[in-house]
Amino acid sequence: MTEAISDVSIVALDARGDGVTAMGEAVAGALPGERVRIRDGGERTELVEVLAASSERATPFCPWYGRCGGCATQHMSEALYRDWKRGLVVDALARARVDAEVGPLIDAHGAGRRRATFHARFPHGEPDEVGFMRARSHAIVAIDGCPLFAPALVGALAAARALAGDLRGLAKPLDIGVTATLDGLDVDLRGSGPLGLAEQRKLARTAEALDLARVSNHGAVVIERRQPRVQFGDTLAALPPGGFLQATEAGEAQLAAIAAGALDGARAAADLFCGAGAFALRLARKCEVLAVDSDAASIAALARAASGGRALKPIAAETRDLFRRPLRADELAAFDGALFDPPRAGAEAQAREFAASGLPLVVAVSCNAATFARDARILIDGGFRIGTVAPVDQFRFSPHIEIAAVFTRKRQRKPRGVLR
Ligand SMILES: C[S@@+](CC[C@H](N)C(=O)[O-])C[C@H]1O[C@@H](n2cnc3c(N)ncnc32)[C@H](O)[C@@H]1O
Repeated sequence: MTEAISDVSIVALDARGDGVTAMGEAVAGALPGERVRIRDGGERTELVEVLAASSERATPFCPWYGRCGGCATQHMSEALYRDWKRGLVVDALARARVDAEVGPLIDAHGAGRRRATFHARFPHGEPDEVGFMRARSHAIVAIDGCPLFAPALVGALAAARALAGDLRGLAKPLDIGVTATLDGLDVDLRGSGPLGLAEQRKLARTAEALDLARVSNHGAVVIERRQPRVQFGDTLAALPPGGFLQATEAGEAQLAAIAAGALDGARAAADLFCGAGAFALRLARKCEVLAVDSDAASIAALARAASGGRALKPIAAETRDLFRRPLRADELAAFDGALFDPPRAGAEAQAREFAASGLPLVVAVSCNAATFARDARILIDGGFRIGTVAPVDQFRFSPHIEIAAVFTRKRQRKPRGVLR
């Protein structure tokens, strides 16, 4: 394929933060209003030079920006970034024909990211590659640090490098998930398959040397030197190996405040897709909670935290696959309100049960604007009114956005039967 060089004008930004030409060609690193020189190599269009820069162009602060795939927008001014990011939610709602007000972008970066997933590869006869993925590629960018990390995550890269070194020679790439907890770094390895005794010993020695709280492999503990705990409101919970945690503490607190505000006055609430209890353990200060998640280890952690928590109302915790067995409309009759925070796929089946139930209040939390909008449409078709949608920015400089919204209606006396 021959490469063509051309000069083009950029007219918009797409959902990844790339500039877009009038012909719909995406150019990473270009901004609306700019004239840029591009190289078109068939599969990918590359920015060669900015010929006339936008006044919204900013200088990236990270030395790996442009190579590392973690950030996509450090070249945007704060104003352009905020507008674009809020716009991701506006556009997704418009596509699903959901008429809702979208509030201003809420900055929830706080002290920074408290978890990260590094990747490691072991090219034959060459040094290990440990870092983040390059944008739109499987190549690894070997970084020395990330300016977005919370102070507690600063040792994570050194830990990832050392643990990857222990498994040098693996044919497959390794994913190294590191979470900063109150008791130190909690590391979960993925991709290696089962480990032999010798490899486990090496990992355990590294955990000792770097004072890591725990190392697990695919959720199975290799060494636990201290139980990694996190604080959900006033309650301490021990995270299960590889368990979910919101990306920033500030993001979690913001989402929890929206949920608690909406559910204030409820006597009983359901927290669906509850993880280890980030919201359930806070809500239980004021109301009884049924907490449901498909991950048995998260449910066990939540139940332990609930039994040790002080001044909490009763929490019932249930392991259940809510995609296959959503909480039914008749089961929802026991609650004054429900909260759901599903993975990126959303919770279509559960949204249909909400719509069919008599429930007067649902709080939706989501990390995917498209599935959020789809599920919002189902709730609205079921008679709910959507409140102001809050875009919560805990993934600063990336195209990811967290969303929260409150849906209300009069309590329905008779469940309506689920529309499928
Ligand atoms: C975005 S996390 C939210 C966790 C929790 N609300 C929090 O903020 O920490 C999504 C949760 O959905 C759970 N999950 C994924 N698929 C599920 C399913 N089919 N049924 C029930 N829970 C599921 C995961 O285990 C995870 O805990």
